[in-house]
Formats: sequence, structure tokens, C-alpha cells
Amino acid sequence: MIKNMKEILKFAKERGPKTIAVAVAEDLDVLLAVSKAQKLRIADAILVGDQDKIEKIAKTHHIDITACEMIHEKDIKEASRKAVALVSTGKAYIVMKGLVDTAIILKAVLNQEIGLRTGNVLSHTAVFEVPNYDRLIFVTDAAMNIAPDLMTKKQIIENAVEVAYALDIDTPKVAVVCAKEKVNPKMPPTVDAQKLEDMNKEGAIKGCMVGGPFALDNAVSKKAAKHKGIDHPVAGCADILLVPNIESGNVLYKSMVFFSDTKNAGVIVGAKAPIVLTSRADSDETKLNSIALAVLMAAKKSN
Ligand SMILES: CCCC(=O)OP(=O)(O)O
Repeated sequence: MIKNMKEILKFAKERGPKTIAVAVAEDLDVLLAVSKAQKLRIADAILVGDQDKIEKIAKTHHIDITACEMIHEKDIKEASRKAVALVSTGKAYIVMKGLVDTAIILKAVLNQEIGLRTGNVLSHTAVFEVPNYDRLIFVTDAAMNIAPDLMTKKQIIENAVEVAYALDIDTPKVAVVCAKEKVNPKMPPTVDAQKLEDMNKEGAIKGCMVGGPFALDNAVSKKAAKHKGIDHPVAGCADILLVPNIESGNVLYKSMVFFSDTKNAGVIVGAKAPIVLTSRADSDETKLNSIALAVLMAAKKSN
């Protein structure tokens, strides 16, 4: 069971390198992450984007990108399509979002001809290392599914469980997080939470233990759970937090990044290949962690 970002990097070194196709690579943090991943032998990179800008950033900041292949494409949408096509034609194993809006890269991923659709729901899983929490904690979905219905939530859980397996976490505990820990028909996410727990008990969601509804406190703190009289095997020790919608997920993600001393990584799951997807504002360290996470996902797929 991988417990922190250091171990994610360590295992990615052992299971890599894998080739990544970077869409719109003209970004300092992206280039720093990619060159470090290459130096650590975690990944090789094909940089798709504005070659002049890429070379200027690399030169100004003394970043060694000499080992990277480069495809010149100034247009952001075209660069996204070309990066995705590199993966669908087998020249790369992983797509990485560079300096491009999430919606644009995802449109390329979902493209009928060159895309990476599988028919499954695509969802984002963020992995956080949080001080004083004894395990990695996953947040899903902070980036893609706006207001998932029950069956979409089921698949979002299954996608996050796939990430957990790539980190050798067996039977991850999934907390369906709401504003309350009691079912309230006026709060639909609490009703879904109960249904998801029931589906898990009935075997319709496999390979994990689902509990809910939980408020965030009793999902991650045994003390809070005890205080509120909650006795549940997931209470206080969740591996995966399923949030009700993109607003709560994105706010939780960015609160963790900007208000606390966390390390993080993020990928989109459900396509034919993992997609490295962080916020444009995330650090080069986060982007490197995300590349390593995607390498572990790709290595698991090719096993
Ligand atoms: C995982 C967060 C995705 C996101 O919010 O990206 P941007 O900040 O680049 O919009």
C-alpha cells in the first residue's frame, strides 16, 4: 500500500518510464515537471505546443528539454487533438494537460475519431497527502462531472477505486460526503449516499467498502465520528471522498492546496489511457506527482 507522494515517485521509477504526450506544453511548471520526470526516468515526453514559446521558457529558466520530442502546434485545440492522437495511435501511453482549459483537452479526449473513449464515465481523481492523516486521501470528482446522478456516482467510485488499486490499496474505504451524516429527503446527495452504500452491500459496487452519508469531519476524523456517535467501518478512516458535485469537489481541492500543507496529484480515469490533469495553477511538484501517478495507472493497465 503506497502511503505518500515519495512512494508514488519511487514506484513510478520502478514501473516506468512511460511516454507522455503533453498538450500545450508552453508552461514553466509543466516543463519543470516533465524534465524532472525524464531525469528521474519516470517518463519520456512528447511536447505538443508552440515551439518558440516552449524553447524560450526552457532557455530562460535553464530547463533541459533536449531529450523531449517536440511537435510544433500553436493552436491550443489542435495541440490538444494532436497530443490525444499520439496516445490513440500508440506513440504515447499518457496524455497530460498543459496550459489549456480542462474543457478543451477533454473535448479532444472524447473526440469520436482520435479520442480515447471507452463508453465508461470519465472522472477526475485527486490524491492528497495530508499531514496527520495516516493514509493518502482521494477526492473525486473536482474537475469533470458537474452534477452526477446516482449511476454516474457509482462509476466515479469505480474509477477512483481503480486509482487506489494502482497504488496497491486493497478494498479502499469510500465515504460519500454530504453536508450531513443523516439521510434527509430534502438533501438529495444524502439519499444517493444511502443508495450507494446499499448498492455496495448488494454487490453492485465491488472491490471497496462504501459508506454514507458522512459529513467531511466524520469521514476523516475518528474523534469527530465518536463525538457524533457514528459507528461505521468507514467513519474516520476514508480512503476516497466522493463529493456530491463539482462545486464542492473543486472548492475542497483548492482549499486543500491553498490553505493547508498538502501534496497532491490528479488524473482523469475512465478513458483508454490515464490523463494527467491538474489545475493550471498547481505547482511543478504537483504536476510531477501527477505524472508519476499516471505512470502507475498506465503500468497497471499494461499488466
Ligand atoms: C483539478 C482541478 C481542475 C481545475 O480546476 O483546473 P483549472 O484550475 O486549471 O481550471
